[in-house]
This record gives sequence, structure tokens and C-alpha cells, in this order.
Amino acid sequence: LTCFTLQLFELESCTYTYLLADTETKEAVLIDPVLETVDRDLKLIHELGLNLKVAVNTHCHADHVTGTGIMRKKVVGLKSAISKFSGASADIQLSEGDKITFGKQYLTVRETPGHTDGCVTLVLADQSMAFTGDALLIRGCGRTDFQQGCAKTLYQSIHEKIFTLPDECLVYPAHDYLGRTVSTVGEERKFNPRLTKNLDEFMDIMKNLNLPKPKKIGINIMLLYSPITTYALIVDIITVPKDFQFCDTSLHRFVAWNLSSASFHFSSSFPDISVPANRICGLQD
Ligand SMILES: N[C@@H](CCC(=O)N[C@@H](CSS)C(=O)NCC(=O)O)C(=O)O
Repeated sequence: LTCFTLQLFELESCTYTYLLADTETKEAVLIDPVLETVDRDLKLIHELGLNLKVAVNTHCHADHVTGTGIMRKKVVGLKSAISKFSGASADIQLSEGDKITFGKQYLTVRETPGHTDGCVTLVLADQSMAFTGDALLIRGCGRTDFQQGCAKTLYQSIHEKIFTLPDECLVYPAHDYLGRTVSTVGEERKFNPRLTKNLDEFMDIMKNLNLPKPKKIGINIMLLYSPITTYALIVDIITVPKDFQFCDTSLHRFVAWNLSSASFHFSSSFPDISVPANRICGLQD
């Protein structure tokens, strides 16, 4: 079987998007597209004469807005996919063992929660490659301090679902902040400074990472819980009211979906104006 993989990079969030294609049938899958690079990715797919079947997110991203919603509108027949535990809407809700088929190739879903509840690792049919999303990063792993993060769950996921793959299996993460592009299961099992520790030590490391919050988490949380949009043209985020469930301190404007009044709130100094959901300039998934 013949398959090729291209690794694409988005500079602002240091995200890797992966394009996989069956060279015989030209059917392709895109993993973790980013909103800002949708046109770049679609141009490449067009140039290569590929037929994009599925755009899949390894999880609900906090650091960038996914490109799958807008891609579905631009590519006839394209289906979006994400874990059924992500809370997000998509054409295909993935579970453990599901197969994402493209031509004669397929990716198998391994649920790897811990960074978020809906994190999955996608493993190529012959186990030569694993797309680990934010679960396992090169010499690191996804943070566990928000979005249902749980260090113990992540530790178990990585040990049980990723470190059980062959040593030679290539590890392709969703991000790298130091310019690294690929690792292997064997290397990570041996040299990952977090995952080579025991569970207690790992939990201690994860508790003390003290990372700043990703810049786009507020926008993503709002999009995730919005009943009308999965992709919207929304202003930046402002402040953080305590009584709202979905908000973020690191951003300078605030937009939230208020569950009780069923409206979006935009504010610079909260409480502020409340806008009915149907007035939002958004695109339905
Ligand atoms: N600087 C970035 C966010 C960096 C970050 O928090 N990365 C996440 C994955 S994206 S939610 C992470 O899990 N990092 C783990 C680590 O050890 O770095 C931004 O501002 O968006």
C-alpha cells in the first residue's frame, strides 16, 4: 500500500497540520487544519490532485481555531471528524477503534484523554506513524491545567495507548515550539523528561508547569458551547467575569455564551451589552 504524508506548519500557534493521501486512489485526509491556513492547505490539495475526504481534529483546540468548519463549506463532500467526547459538533463522532478510511489506507482512532476529554491519537494502518495531537509532544506532553485536563489520565493514556506502539513508530505531534518535527515511540519512551517519571513525579511536574494560557482559548470555548456556530466571526475577547462559565483572562476582550439567558455577552467592563445569539455574525458548521 502506498501512502504519503506531508507536514504543514502554522507559525502563530506552532501547529502541525498533516496531509495524508493514498497515492493510488488520490483520496486524502487532513489532520488538524488551522483556520488561517485553510486556503494554503486547499491550494496544495488542489495542486496535488487529491480528493479530500475527511478533515479530522485530534481534539478541541485551545490555541487556534480549527479550519474544519470552513473547509467543509469549500470542499464538496468533505466530512469533519472529532471525538465524541470532545463536546464539539462534526459529521463524524469518533470513538476508540474507529477507522478513518482514505483509499486503501486508514487511520485507527485511539482515545488518549488527559489534555482534554476528547483527545485522540490517530495511528496509520501499519502502525508506522502516530498522530498524537496534544497528548504526546516531542519530549513533552499536552498541559493538563484546563479543558478537563487530568495529569493522571494523560499519563495512563500515553503509557497504554501510545507507548504500546512499536518503537519505530513515528510520532507526529500537533505542536512543537522548538523546531522539532518528528520523534519515535522508542525515543519518547526513553527520553521524554515527563513520561519517563513515575505517576506521582509526573503529576508534580504537570502541576508546576506554570504556562501562560493559550491566546485563543476564550474564542474556542465560546465557539464550542455556542449552539449556533462552530466557526464564527467574533471580536476579540475582553475581561473575565467570575459568574460566567466560559471565559479567559489572558485575552483583552470578552465574549461569552450565557447559558441561563441564552445570549452572547460582549464586554469591556462587565456587565455590559447582551446580544441575542441570532445576531452573531457566524457561520454554521
Ligand atoms: N504559547 C501558545 C500555547 C502554548 C501551549 O500552552 N501549548 C499547549 C498545547 S496547545 S493548548 C501545551 O499543551 N503545551 C505543553 C507544553 O509543555 O508546552 C499560545 O499562546 O497559544
